Amino acid sequence: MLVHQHRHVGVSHRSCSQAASIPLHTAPRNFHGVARPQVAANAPCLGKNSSSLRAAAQESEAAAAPQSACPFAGTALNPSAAATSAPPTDLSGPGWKVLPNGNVDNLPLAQGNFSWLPIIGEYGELESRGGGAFMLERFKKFGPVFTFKLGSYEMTTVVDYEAVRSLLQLGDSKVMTGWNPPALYAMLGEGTKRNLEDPAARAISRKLMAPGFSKEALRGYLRKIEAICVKQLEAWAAAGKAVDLRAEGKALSFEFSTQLLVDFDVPDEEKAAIKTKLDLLFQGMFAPPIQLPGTRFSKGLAAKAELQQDIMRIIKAGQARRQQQQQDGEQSSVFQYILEARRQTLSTDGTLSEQQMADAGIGLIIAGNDTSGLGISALLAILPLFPGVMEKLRKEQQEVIAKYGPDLSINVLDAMPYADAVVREVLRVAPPSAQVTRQTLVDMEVLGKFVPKGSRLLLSTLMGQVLTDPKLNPSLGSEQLQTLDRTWYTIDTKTLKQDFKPERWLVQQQQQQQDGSSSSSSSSSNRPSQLLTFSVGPHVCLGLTLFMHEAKVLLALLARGYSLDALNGEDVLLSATVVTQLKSNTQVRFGKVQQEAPVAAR
Ligand code: HEM
Repeated sequence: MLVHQHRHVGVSHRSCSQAASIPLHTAPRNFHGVARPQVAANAPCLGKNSSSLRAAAQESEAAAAPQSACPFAGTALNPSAAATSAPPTDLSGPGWKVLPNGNVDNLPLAQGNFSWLPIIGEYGELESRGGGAFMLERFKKFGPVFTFKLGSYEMTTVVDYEAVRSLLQLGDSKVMTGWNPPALYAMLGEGTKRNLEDPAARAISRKLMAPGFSKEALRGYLRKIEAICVKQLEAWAAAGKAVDLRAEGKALSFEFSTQLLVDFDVPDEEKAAIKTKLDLLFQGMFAPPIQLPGTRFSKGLAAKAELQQDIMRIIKAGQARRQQQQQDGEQSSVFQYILEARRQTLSTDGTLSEQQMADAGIGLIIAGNDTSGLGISALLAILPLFPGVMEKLRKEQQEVIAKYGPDLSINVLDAMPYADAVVREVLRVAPPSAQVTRQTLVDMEVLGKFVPKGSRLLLSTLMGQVLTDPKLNPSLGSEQLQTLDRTWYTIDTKTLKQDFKPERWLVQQQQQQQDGSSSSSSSSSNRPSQLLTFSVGPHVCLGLTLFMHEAKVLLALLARGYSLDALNGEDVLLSATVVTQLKSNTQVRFGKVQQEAPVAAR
């Protein structure tokens, strides 16, 4: 297990009192009042996907997805080292640049970490106070680049939207690579560590996974998605009583996972037992790595060992069925696609060891299950607070039915801009993943701070999306920042009433259409806010489109035939730490509504 090293010895510190006078959102916006370096027109190629920063900045979320892939395919191919040649010296982006070797320009180090607690660090405070309040306090005090201690690791945290987005777009490069705390790898295995931290291994595994998320594959999953949603909505409506969204969002997502990601054919009781173990494993991933009886970490490890056995058994039992499906040219799950891609790619028969198959299955479910569950729970918790939004969704469905008929095909899902905007807005204000972590491979300057080679970066997508995005908060200044109180960002009804506006995504779509050449470099640099929840650039979540389809099918069916009432009044609904989750008591009631006749097509 890696041990935290204090890397800042011998580098001069400037007074941290400068943080009190941070100029915010000035033009060009920079939290330190320094003109931001722009991406050089001849920005060099950034790593193995052959996409320059400029090209990466232009690529759309969806287009980026299939380029490279999954950390969980358990590839045994020989990965190369992250960066072997000399580090680049002329790379820069909004708010950051690579520093030539040894030239630190007397820059101050980021500050904020005053915790010397081993293993736990500031984890407890982060969890109990909520990520929003915790981050805001540091931001006010130390500016948009600060440190804190996540377990044993000092995390250099960046909360500036443009810097975060630009750094994410680098992907694996000579500047940075993937990194995660050891607890995550303890749960997901060494293969996952290699696939997330070694660019060559990541590229191979992304390639193996990509077909499982292609348009063709999604088309194949669509009937299953619809059947799962109908069954669940009917059950909720039939219950006629309060539904606990925290449990039920996860339950729905688990059906997606077991039917679409891995295609488990097992009885419900066995599924329930697996779900419990997955929960324990997921909690272990984000716990301090303390291996003592009863700790979350130990429980996660025990669950992992059992899950491996369970999944190996299930995969073996389903082998004959899968082979038959393969012969029939049918791929019923992402896992099936991986096996097929691997068979085609390797000169051998491409068989994974049982252990590799089990790890790949667990990895897939972990990547997609809790994230999607939290997203669905948030969607269903937020929606009933906005009757106007529900009305617009119903109207959109009437128009869609009038134009295309009742079938939910991929083309029909693409013709639901408002439903799309609602899902995006939920994921913006309540992201199931609030940050992405990386490790720097070179010395850098980020927003006026020296970030030494080997630093662990926490790029706060949550803070960027809700606070520092200049398109959303153009007038945010240090004064306004100081007025945000300690409870920010609790995501209660009051916050949501101010912040939840699906229309902002429609404005963005219209603006892009008006721009015409949305792929030109000038329009891409002025591009309205982009959702960071799934990350952006070469590492972008492979399940992005799958999740959007699941959520839009659910919304379409809901708007066509069901009602949804909030039962929690003004109570706090969600809290954001490393993930955004519902408070345990968030409840709604589903009912059925009479479908209105479709309006005539315009
Ligand atoms: C609301 C739902 C989801 C959210 C918010 C989400 C978010 C993310 C984020 C933030 C990343 C990290 C990207 C980076 O390191 O820059 C990621 C990666 C990934 N996600 Fe998702 N995800 C979701 C659903 C899914 C689903 C349903 C799957 C299906 C298996 C999935 C598969 C993956 C995979 C394979 C990666 C690794 C990509 C790579 O490292 O190259 N995700 N996701």
